[in-house]
Amino acid sequence: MSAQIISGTELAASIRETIATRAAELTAQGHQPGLAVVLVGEDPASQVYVRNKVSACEKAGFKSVMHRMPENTSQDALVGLVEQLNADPTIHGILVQLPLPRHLDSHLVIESISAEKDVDGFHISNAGLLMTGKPLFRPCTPYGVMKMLELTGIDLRGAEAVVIGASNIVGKPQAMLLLQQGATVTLCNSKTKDLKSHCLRADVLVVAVGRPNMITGDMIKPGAVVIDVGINRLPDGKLCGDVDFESASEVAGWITPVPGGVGPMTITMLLQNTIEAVERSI
Ligand SMILES: Nc1nc(=O)c2c([nH]1)NC[C@@H]1CN(c3ccc(C(=O)N[C@@H](CCC(=O)O)C(=O)O)cc3)C=[N+]21
Repeated sequence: MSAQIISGTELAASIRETIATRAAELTAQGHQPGLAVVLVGEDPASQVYVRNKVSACEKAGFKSVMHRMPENTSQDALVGLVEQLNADPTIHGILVQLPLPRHLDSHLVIESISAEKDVDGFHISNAGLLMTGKPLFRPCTPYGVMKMLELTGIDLRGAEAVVIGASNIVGKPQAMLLLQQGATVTLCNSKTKDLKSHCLRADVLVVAVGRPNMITGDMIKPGAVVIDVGINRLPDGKLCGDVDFESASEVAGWITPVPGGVGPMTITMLLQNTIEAVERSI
């Protein structure tokens, strides 16, 4: 083991202290940060995530409102709730937990959230603003990764950054944020040929695929910064990342663990985005 660990748990705890202090100030001025979380259906993993988000809000002194809707909720009923939250001045951020049940169109639902309350940063306006270098809300996971890199003191200017996974919620916005910090960015996807050769060039490697242990030590440049966004639950109930931690940590300079890495930072940046929403609204 040669790599140093980037602890998301520790970084998140210290950022959340700052957020709680700011939330108390805003509350004293009559602007308690308010986050609404909407959960449709009974997916057990989603229930755990949503509970974690609500509890993080409460610990930071936010108002948090959880709306649970049945699995068979109609598109109109869900959009109706979002519109009600859009109009509620005590709510600064709205998060509709994904994935939604299959009969619902998540694009339409996300576009119905007011862009000024879209603390996930998933609305097309927010995606466009990020793309053009004028972000309103940055999506929480890539924003959390950038915070981890910043607080660890990684200089991104001119660095070779390789992002594996090109999703709208992680890979694509991650590539944009890295680019904006001056990295030379390669965005790999499921069709990429010779993934290993791309990985081996990376000074900073961000992996967001959702395949347990797919990146092994032989694919990592010695001394590289390895950020593992994957959270996979194995049949034995244990969590593991997309990076094979054991072999990767022999080669990397810095590495994030799973759990305790990017996950806690994602929730922290949700709180951060909600604070930013309040500050813009007053
Ligand atoms: N609209 C929306 N926004 C999201 O941000 C969103 C979503 N939908 N759907 C699901 C994914 C998943 N996600 C996680 C956040 C934190 C942890 C996290 O803190 N994980 C802990 C472990 C938690 C455990 O033990 O299961 C860790 O990595 O240490 C995990 C997953 C946010 N998501």
